[in-house]
Amino acid sequence: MLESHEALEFLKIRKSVPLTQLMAPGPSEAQLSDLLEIAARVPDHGRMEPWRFILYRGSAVIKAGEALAEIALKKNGQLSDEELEREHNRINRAPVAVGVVSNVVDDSNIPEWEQFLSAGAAAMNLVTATTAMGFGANWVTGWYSSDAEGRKVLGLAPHERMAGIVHIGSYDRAIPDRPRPDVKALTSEYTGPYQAS
Ligand SMILES: Cc1cc2nc3c(=O)[nH]c(=O)nc-3n(C[C@H](O)[C@H](O)[C@H](O)COP(=O)(O)O)c2cc1C
Repeated sequence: MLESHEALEFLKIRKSVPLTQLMAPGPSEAQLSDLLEIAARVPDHGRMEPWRFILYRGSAVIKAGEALAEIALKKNGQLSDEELEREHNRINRAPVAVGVVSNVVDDSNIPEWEQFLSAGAAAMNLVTATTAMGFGANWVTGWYSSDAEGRKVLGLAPHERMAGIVHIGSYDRAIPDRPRPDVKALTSEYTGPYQAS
């Protein structure tokens, strides 16, 4: 039987680390490779593998920021220095960022919706595994994910969507938790099919 009480205790308290708290060092190559293996270990109806990963790090991240700033400037007409700086650093928030790209296989009988969900599962596995490894993770999309030019700059094909970019780094302070859902209020007991009276 595959059972881990330690994993359960960990999952009860797992939380993201704010982007502003992420710093070097990031995971080693071996650690990153483990993280991606775990990210890919997700339910995937029909074994479509409807996702892929893009690593954003090093000088390429600076170039991505410049290109995103250009698009943002074009869209907004003008940006303050602070806003421009934010665009330049959009992807440059942590030692490494992993793009989890939803890559739906069109000519399959697996619903598109289910293929999107599998990409979300991969992103969540990556967040969970990263946290379990002792790093901080934060899953963001940002305006560029809803923008065709932004997606292109980040290396996505026209039919692909960004399930999210998971930023990964170390952190050096306790992270306060956020309010958590009232799960009881979100849960109901099914009482049988609706009967018209
Ligand atoms: C698909 C998706 C996209 C997100 N995009 C953003 C984003 O662009 N900006 C942001 O501040 N948070 C975004 N978030 C939320 C962050 O991941 C947030 O830190 C997270 O909800 C914290 O929850 P946790 O502590 O349970 O991990 C996104 C979450 C999801 C699931």
